[in-house]
Amino acid sequence: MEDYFRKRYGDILRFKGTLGKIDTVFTFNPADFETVYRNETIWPVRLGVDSLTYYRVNKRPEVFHGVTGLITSQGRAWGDIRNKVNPVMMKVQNIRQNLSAIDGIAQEFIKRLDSLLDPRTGRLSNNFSEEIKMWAFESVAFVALNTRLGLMTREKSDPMALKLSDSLTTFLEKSYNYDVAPSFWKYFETPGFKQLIKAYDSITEVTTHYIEKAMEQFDQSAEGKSVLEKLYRIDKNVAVVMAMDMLMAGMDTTSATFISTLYFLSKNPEKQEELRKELIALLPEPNMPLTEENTKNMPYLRGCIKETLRFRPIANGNFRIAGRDLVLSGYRVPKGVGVYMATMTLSNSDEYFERSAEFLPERWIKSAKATCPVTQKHNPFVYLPFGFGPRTCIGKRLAEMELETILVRILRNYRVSWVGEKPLEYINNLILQPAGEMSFKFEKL
Ligand code: HEM
Repeated sequence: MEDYFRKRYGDILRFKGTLGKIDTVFTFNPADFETVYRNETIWPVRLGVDSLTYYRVNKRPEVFHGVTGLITSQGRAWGDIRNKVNPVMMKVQNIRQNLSAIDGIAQEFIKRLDSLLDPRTGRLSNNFSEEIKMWAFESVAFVALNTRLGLMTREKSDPMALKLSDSLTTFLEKSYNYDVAPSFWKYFETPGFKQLIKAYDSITEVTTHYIEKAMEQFDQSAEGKSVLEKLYRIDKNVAVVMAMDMLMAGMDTTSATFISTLYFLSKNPEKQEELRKELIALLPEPNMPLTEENTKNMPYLRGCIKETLRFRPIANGNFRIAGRDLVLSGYRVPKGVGVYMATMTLSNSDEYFERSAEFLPERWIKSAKATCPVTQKHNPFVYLPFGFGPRTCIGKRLAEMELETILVRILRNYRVSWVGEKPLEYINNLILQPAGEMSFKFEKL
């Protein structure tokens, strides 16, 4: 769609807002991206999830006490939460302390995969993207709720956990219709909107239940303090809403990126073999644990994830509402107008990335300069898969750790290929998500 707009209208165009939506400028010019980010105020505004704000403020004030969370709040209210959350979530050590638990979840995933694979065909009888969502959910929930939900052994898992993951999926499917597309819900509640509210209710109830259970363990815990406990000691209301936001933002984003990475490695077997060399040197025995020490040096793996996020980031672009009057591509854009920065079109174009249609993890590796002439030659504003500035993704470090861990475990255990006739398909709801047949074939090494 964006390619079409660019071809037809050029590098900048304006959409008139309808049904209460603001006017939005689409830009394909990285100089504009830089102008937008460099002119951000201390409280950058990204389009919120209005239905969620409405729910938290109007429907459940007794739970949220006016704290509407990072995803939805704006201005000073957002700044207050972010200031409390940053020292906990942006500190590498606080996230890395979960490495062995996250690795344990990845190893359980491998056991589950082993049990689900047909040994004759190497194919999975279950829906692979569903399985991967459960892995991502279990991993992010461990950090958000300081709880193991037991989803890797589905038969034994808590029914409340399954209910929570269903409600999160409903949120992702429905929210696009009410928060991005034009909708009448602000005038009257449609049946679909009521289902969304029901999903919010269930997310709130189940998450609160897990947080209360985790709180009972706080003082007796012999382990170092968890992210949840640290946040809780700073501000109870912020801890509750942050746990929910982590679940809402941390499941489909990570699972989508994982599936895309596995797809590109399956379609590029020589790159997969190159990666495997790194992984075998890292773990001479496949079941050796991952540690702070042995995960320090994984340049090729990191290159593969970066290259995937260049090809298929989780969103086609980044968004801001102009916090000041701006001049973009020579046009005046007043404060309050939406600006959509169409990064994916550019990161997939030869104008900004040489040989852009090729999967070249080497382009991200400094030491590969001799063998890969396209190394790191790009405009930094074209490639921002986790966003930019004070409002950047708060889960970046966790997402990277999860992705690295599961990719090590899968590719150290299996050779993976794509046996589908068609390429991997995507749907675009709140994020860009792999969809359709997951035609992976797994051969045990
Ligand atoms: C590969 C995985 C992920 C990608 C590519 C990703 C990407 C993004 C992007 C592009 C943004 C918007 C940043 C901006 O506007 O500048 C964002 C925001 C956010 N992400 Fe992530 N994300 C990922 C995983 C996660 C995880 C695992 C969590 C949970 C801890 C998370 C939590 C959030 C939150 C809470 C925000 C809103 C931050 C704010 O407005 O202050 N994300 N993410």
